[in-house]
Amino acid sequence: MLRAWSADRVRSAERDLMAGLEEGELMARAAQGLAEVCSARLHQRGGTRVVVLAGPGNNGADALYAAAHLADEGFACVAVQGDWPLAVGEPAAWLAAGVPVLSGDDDWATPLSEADLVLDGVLGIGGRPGLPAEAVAWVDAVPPDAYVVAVDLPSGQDPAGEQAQDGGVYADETVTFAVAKPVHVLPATESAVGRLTVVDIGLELEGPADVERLDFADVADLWPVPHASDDKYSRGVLGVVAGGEDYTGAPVLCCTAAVGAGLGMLRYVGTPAPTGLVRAAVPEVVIGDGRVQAWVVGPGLDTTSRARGSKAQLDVARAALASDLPVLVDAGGLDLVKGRREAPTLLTPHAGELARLLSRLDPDAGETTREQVTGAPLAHARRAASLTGATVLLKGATTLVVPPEGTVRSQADAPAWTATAGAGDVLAGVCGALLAAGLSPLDAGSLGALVHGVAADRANPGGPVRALALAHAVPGTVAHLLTR
Ligand SMILES: NC(=O)C1=CN([C@@H]2O[C@H](COP(=O)(O)OP(=O)(O)OC[C@H]3O[C@@H](n4cnc5c(N)ncnc54)[C@H](OP(=O)(O)O)[C@@H]3O)[C@@H](O)[C@H]2O)[C@@H](O)CC1
Ligand SMILES: Nc1ncnc2c1ncn2[C@@H]1O[C@H](COP(=O)(O)OP(=O)(O)O)[C@@H](O)[C@H]1O
Ligand SMILES: [K+]
Repeated sequence: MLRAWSADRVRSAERDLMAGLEEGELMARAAQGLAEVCSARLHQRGGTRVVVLAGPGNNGADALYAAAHLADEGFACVAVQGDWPLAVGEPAAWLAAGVPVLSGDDDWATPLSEADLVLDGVLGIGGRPGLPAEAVAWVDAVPPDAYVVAVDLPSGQDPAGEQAQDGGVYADETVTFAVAKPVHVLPATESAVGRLTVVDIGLELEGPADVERLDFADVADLWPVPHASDDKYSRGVLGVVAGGEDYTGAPVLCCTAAVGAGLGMLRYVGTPAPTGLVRAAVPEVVIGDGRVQAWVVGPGLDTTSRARGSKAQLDVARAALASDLPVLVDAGGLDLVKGRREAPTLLTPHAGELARLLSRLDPDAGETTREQVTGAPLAHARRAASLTGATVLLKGATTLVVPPEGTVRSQADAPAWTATAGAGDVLAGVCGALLAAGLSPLDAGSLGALVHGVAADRANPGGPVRALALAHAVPGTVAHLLTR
């Protein structure tokens, strides 16, 4: 499991550790680790020229100390400084250490245009979202083929990972210290981070993290593997209320994925057309209402339909929501959510669906737009979790899973090819199967998102993936992750 801690938690752990260390020791360790990573990349990529973008705080100091190590190794290093004093050392001292520091009046554009590696030390965890004006010009001038290493985090991005920011650094790699921070794993900012490397500086953090990310090793701990004593009922039966006369594909995708994830049994409740298709495509499915351990309500469900069978189907959907069973609510089913539910509940909206849900459930707060949700995904998911008492899984390149209280999970396992119609129906099936097996909404959502993302990749590594292929890749992916 990857754990991320907020800047405040990191700073307070740092204070405790520093009390027993010589002044500057932590920064020295950070700079040493950073220099080692940069040196390795320069050797791998065959470059020799390094430009440091040096900000006013300790982040700039980390980058300058790392550059001094790189200069010792023989790399050609130059730093650019804005209209601020450096946090550590005067330009003359850095020059003596092999790192000439250029100011805004010097010609910084030429060395930057020739850089093989750019070390972004403009802002770290003390930064507010957005870049100082000088740094905007530097970032614009970074040559496209230079390898950009962000120190601690890509400057200009929100260290808390809460707000998306236009502009700011987009790094090829981010070298952070001790532990990951929310900026590295939350959806508003993760796309700017690139490859994440965590350098050990001897700082340990304890207690619950602010954000967790499941990795492959967690699958074996969490996945519900049947025992010899199990039968199909003890493994968990899932009910799926999905599809309608106009939306016939969603239930096929959802049921294919749920059965493939290893259910004891699946009961499907639909209208005539999708029922026929589910019967044909997923012969394991039992048609009709009955006793289940959890429900999936919503993929392809049109709550306004007057087609034959719709009313009876909606009655089952409403009864599921009124029951004390775990329910996953997706897509059209979200329109049936009226407020708090006490039983375990997992809502799985994408950004547009979350905006619609919030606008309806919290009209006093005014209309919520999709852009507002993508600009501040965590805050909006938290609001929905607190209004409904449910765990909210907000889909996207980085999928957030936000329980009503406690540590948030974030998964980013899927290739961008996964952004394809029907992929969400598959996710609902996988997560629903896990709810039926007794997992909490938090575990079902995050583990389901991980397996879904890996299945998308395995369905056609490096190329396009259709949702049905993703669903068919689920059983093999589970086996792969359990036996690796
Ligand atoms: N803690 C640890 O464990 C370790 C920490 N280490 C390192 O320390 C780094 C944190 O250093 P830091 O606290 O000096 O903050 P940092 O981000 O460099 O700069 C803050 C300065 O920028 C300014 N400023 C802010 N936003 C701005 C904006 N948008 N536009 C313009 N200016 C802005 C702000 O000014 P002000 O708020 O006064 O306006 C202040 O002067 C951390 O990321 C890591 O690299 C490691 O060495 C060892 C272990
Ligand atoms: N850029 C992306 N990279 C990776 N995965 C993505 C990306 N965009 C969307 N996804 C994933 O694709 C799925 C899309 O689901 P959804 O929007 O509900 O589609 P549908 O309703 O058509 O099934 C979700 O699992 C989401 O996390
Ligand atoms: K930085």
